Amino acid sequence: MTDTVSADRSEPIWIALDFPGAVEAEQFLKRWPSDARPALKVGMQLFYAAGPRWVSQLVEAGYPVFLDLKLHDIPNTVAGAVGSLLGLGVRFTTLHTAGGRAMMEAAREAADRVPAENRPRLLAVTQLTSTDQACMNEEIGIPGTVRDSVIKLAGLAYRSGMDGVVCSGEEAGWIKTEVSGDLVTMVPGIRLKGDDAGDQRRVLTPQQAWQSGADHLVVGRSITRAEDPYAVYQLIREQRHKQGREG
Ligand SMILES: O=c1ccn([C@@H]2O[C@H](COP(=O)(O)O)[C@@H](O)[C@H]2O)c(=O)[nH]1
Repeated sequence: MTDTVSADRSEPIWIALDFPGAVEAEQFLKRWPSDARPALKVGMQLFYAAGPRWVSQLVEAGYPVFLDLKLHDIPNTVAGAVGSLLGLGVRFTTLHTAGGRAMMEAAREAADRVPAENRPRLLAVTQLTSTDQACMNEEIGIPGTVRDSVIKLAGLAYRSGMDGVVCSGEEAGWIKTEVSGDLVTMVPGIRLKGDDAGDQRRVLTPQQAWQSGADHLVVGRSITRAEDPYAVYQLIREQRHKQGREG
């Protein structure tokens, strides 16, 4: 089901570029050393404002790009959306497990139309890291624990041909042992000690997330709103090296 490219864990930190537009995102990137090409996550806010051409330009400039659009629609529509993204050169893109097996399989079939080495890796969102137990049970109406729901959805994602999942650091290790070590775990909800959690509910520090089994971390505001974003990024990288991990 997985292949060697999908297991690529060489970019351990993806910076969430949650900016209102290309101008603000470029201002942020200009503050980095000129040869730095950190891995970047472009989400809905920036994509809707800046568009696909701008994403291609980021890729052409040498940035590894993760396009986080969290697709969730009928299978035909999601397959079409994945088809439209194939030319952008992004490494990862996302869709919701809640769309079900047929939707995820259609997405994978669409992605497989390009050679394996160019195919964006598909990550399925399990339970958003802004969701806590009460929200899941009482508002969304899913019974049981968040942990069990995430494991169940990760299993569905695996059987539907997904390369990985988006989950919180709390569940990354369980997914590795209870679903498959082959599933890539992309973990948002990351905060440095003392940082405000904001709207996030299932939050870990970078060290905790890596210890738990995260392959990649998504870090947004802890870096983008820092006085010295590059210094914070370097600090997180150093913490990873101290844990004896590559990348
Ligand atoms: O479950 C999820 C899925 C995606 N995200 C995205 O990650 C970043 C996190 O930003 P922070 O500023 O570090 O909180 C953001 O772009 C989300 O859309 C997530 O947080 N949780």
